[in-house]
Amino acid sequence: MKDTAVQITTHELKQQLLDCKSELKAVLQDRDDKFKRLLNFISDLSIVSKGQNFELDNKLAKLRRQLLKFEDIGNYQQDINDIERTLQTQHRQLTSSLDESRHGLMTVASQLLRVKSLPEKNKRELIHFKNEIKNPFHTVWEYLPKIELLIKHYEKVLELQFKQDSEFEIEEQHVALARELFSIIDDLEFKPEQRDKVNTIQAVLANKIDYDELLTAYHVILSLVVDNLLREKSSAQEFLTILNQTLSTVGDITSTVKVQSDKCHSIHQELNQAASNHIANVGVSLSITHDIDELKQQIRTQLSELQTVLTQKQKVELRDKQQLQHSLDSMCKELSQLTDEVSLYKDKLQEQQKLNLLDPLTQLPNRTALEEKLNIEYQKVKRQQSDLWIAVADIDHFKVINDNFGHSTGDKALQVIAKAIKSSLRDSEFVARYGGEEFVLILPDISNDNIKPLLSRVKDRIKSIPFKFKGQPITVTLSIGAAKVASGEDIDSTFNRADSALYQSKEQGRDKVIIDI
Ligand SMILES: Nc1nc2c(ncn2[C@@H]2O[C@H](COP(=O)(O)OP(=O)(O)OP(=O)(O)O)[C@@H](O)[C@H]2O)c(=O)[nH]1
Repeated sequence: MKDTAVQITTHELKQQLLDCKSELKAVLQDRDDKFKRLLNFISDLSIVSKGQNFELDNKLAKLRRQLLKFEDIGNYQQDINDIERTLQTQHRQLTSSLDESRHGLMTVASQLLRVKSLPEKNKRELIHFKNEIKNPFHTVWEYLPKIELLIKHYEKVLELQFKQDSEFEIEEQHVALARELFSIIDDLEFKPEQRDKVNTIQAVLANKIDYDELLTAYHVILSLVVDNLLREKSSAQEFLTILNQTLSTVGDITSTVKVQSDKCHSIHQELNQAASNHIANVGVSLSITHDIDELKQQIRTQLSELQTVLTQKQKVELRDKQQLQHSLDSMCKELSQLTDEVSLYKDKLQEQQKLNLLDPLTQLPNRTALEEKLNIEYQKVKRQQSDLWIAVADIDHFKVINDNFGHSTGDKALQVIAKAIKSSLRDSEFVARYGGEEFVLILPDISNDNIKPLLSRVKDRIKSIPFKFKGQPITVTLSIGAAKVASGEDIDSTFNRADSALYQSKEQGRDKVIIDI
């Protein structure tokens, strides 16, 4: 009986063990399924939140790698807690940034509402929009459509601004354009009568410009340039047309005179022939007629005919002379008119040539003229082994004058300084405006000992000018650098040495002459 009981118990135990085993298997299977689901969830979460927070990205990636090992969940507890904290922080940050964005939207909407020209309908829409965004956003998705709406409002306002042609805010690129135009104007040549317009534009460009002024400036300068081009073109064309007309008139006269003179020549020949025939007839009458009365009669007749021929010849000659005189008169008239046109055109050309070589503001030779002069003087140095100095002079802190007293005051100061430099030099010496507030002096035949005193005189002359801007006495100084053409040196290198000397003069406190021998 006992054996049977033991046997049953053993059987039961075996069964129980089997049951337990299969339960364990089911539990393990369940655990694996849950792991897999958790892993999938973590993967999805990683994908959705990727890029929002690097810390969170890294932590989720680490957890994914750990979960793949299918170890005890307790091993990941620490990581899961970390992720939870990061998520909470992320949520707080997101909520506060959504709140900030919401306030930003409110501010922009309020600003738009201040646009006076905004129609009532748009104003009402904007007020409604403002009311709508009073409540906090919970997700980015709620926030995005609001931005979209606000952009639409903005577009409407911009459209209105365009329509009403009202002022635009000046941007950095506009300022850059204004600067660019300013320097283009400096490089362009304008006629003296255009200078006032150009100066006004430059003054506008140098100050605070607005969008409309910038457009106008571009427009005016462009039309002045086009005007100059057309004028040049039409004056050249005009001259050529006149030249052509005169030449064809003179050509016509010459060919008429030629035809007339050919005709006259044959008439003269005919008349001469007739005259000699009459004289020959007299000879014949003399030899064959013996009766004196008849002879007299024949000679009288021949003489009278000869007289007629000679009178005719005289008339023809007079007519020829008159015609020739008339033709010559017309030709002279045409030619004198042409001479006047030529000299007028020559003056224009000379004026243009002068204009091309002169700086319009200071009336000093410009950079092109400087280059020509440098070349000529350099060739002389090479031929005669003479001394030649190049000096570069730059006004100190000129920007301050422009900034404090305006660009047109700066322009006037430049004119005065240019004149003063020019008048402190001898005729054999040369000064050009190199650009901006920089001048270049070409000084031939000056010894090493004399160059510094000469340039110091120029410098001191400028310093002594009693400038008074807006009632305020101002001293303007020059910094000068100079170099002598060394034996075998090219002119550009000398120029660069003079320029470096100027740089040193600026470095050493300005108002100085530095010589690089
Ligand atoms: N009024 C006027 N100003 C000009 C002209 N050309 C250049 N300038 C101005 O000259 C100034 C030159 O300034 P900077 O190059 O800074 O030199 P700076 O103020 O003279 O200072 P340093 O040379 O360093 O002593 C700028 O403000 C230019 O706008 C011009 O034709 N007329």
